[in-house]
Amino acid sequence: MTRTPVNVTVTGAAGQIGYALLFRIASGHLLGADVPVKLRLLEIPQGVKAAEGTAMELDDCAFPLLKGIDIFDDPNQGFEGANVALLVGARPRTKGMERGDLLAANGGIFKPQGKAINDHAADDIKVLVVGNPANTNALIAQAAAPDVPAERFTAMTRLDHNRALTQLAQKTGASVEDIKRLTIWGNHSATQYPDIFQASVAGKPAIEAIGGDEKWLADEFIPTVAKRGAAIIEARGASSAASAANAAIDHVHTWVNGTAEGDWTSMGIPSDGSYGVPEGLISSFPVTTKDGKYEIVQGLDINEFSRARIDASVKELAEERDAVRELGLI
Ligand SMILES: NC(=O)c1ccc[n+]([C@@H]2O[C@H](COP(=O)([O-])OP(=O)(O)OC[C@H]3O[C@@H](n4cnc5c(N)ncnc54)[C@H](O)[C@@H]3O)[C@@H](O)[C@H]2O)c1
Ligand SMILES: O=C(O)C[C@H](O)C(=O)O
Repeated sequence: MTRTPVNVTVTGAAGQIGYALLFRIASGHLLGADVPVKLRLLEIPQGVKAAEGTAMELDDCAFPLLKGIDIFDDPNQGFEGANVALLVGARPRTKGMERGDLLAANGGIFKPQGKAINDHAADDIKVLVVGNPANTNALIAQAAAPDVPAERFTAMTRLDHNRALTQLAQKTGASVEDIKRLTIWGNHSATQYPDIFQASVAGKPAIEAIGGDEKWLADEFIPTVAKRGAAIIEARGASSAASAANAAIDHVHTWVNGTAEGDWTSMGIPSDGSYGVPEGLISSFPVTTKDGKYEIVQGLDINEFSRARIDASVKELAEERDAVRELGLI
């Protein structure tokens, strides 16, 4: 049976993450090796020519699963019939810009995009926001889409999750696939909390696997993961791109195809009030996924060390929410 192609809209398609992302979507890594896709690339007018160049290269790959590429500079057209939307394009922070300025600038992008998703996307739309500040941009888009179930709007903390896996694997000498049940809580920012207290390394509690070294945990592991974005910018002179694209692929693939038995992942999702995170904030949680739906892992024992750090990141999310509310963006 021939499958109907899945429409995947990617915003910021001509940017550096877009360039690392599109070829992997087209080759089947996002949805599966048997799922045909049609790409809908959304750019600002100045980005359209570069997106056309990328589309030429996509054509030149002759990907069997790629059934079409269309390029738009109008969100209403870009999200028409979209089943999956990857919101990558965002206004980067420039010199002298305060967080409030950044939130206002991005509100001008994510509010109209949320409305366009509301009015034009397919009924089964799933949205991943990558553009920073990802959690609050997702909140803005979601607030502008009242007819779409709120849980379809998610923000990317999978890059942080993957970063934490590797840091813990390198510390313990294990392989990343030996590590289970690691969690990123809160905001995709330097306040995020990578939590290893529930995690295991090759079947052993992670805290034992690091020899109970809470100093390493507090002074090395947590800051290394939380500030990795800045470290990449410092080293590369540009923000992470291939690893961010890889995490976006992982996020959607896991959402659609499910988490492994006995494991979970981290996703920024609208809070239902679990773990004391105010309802509606888009915060990172431990989640399991099955049949295209996710659920927050319940009943975890949160110790004092973790509680203080989760609360600090959630406080920042609440401040960002209040700032965009004041700006009339939600
Ligand atoms: N959540 C994460 O883990 C994570 C990781 C890395 C980067 N990011 C963020 O992802 C975003 C993109 O990063 P990048 O390196 O690809 O940036 P980039 O500057 O290379 O590309 C951004 C692209 O978005 C386009 N764009 C801007 N406004 C748009 C709009 N309204 N509609 C459509 N396209 C628009 C620009 O023309 C540009 O081509 C940034 O905000 C970055 O901070 C997030
Ligand atoms: O940290 C940044 O500004 C870029 C990105 O969000 C990252 O985590 O690499």
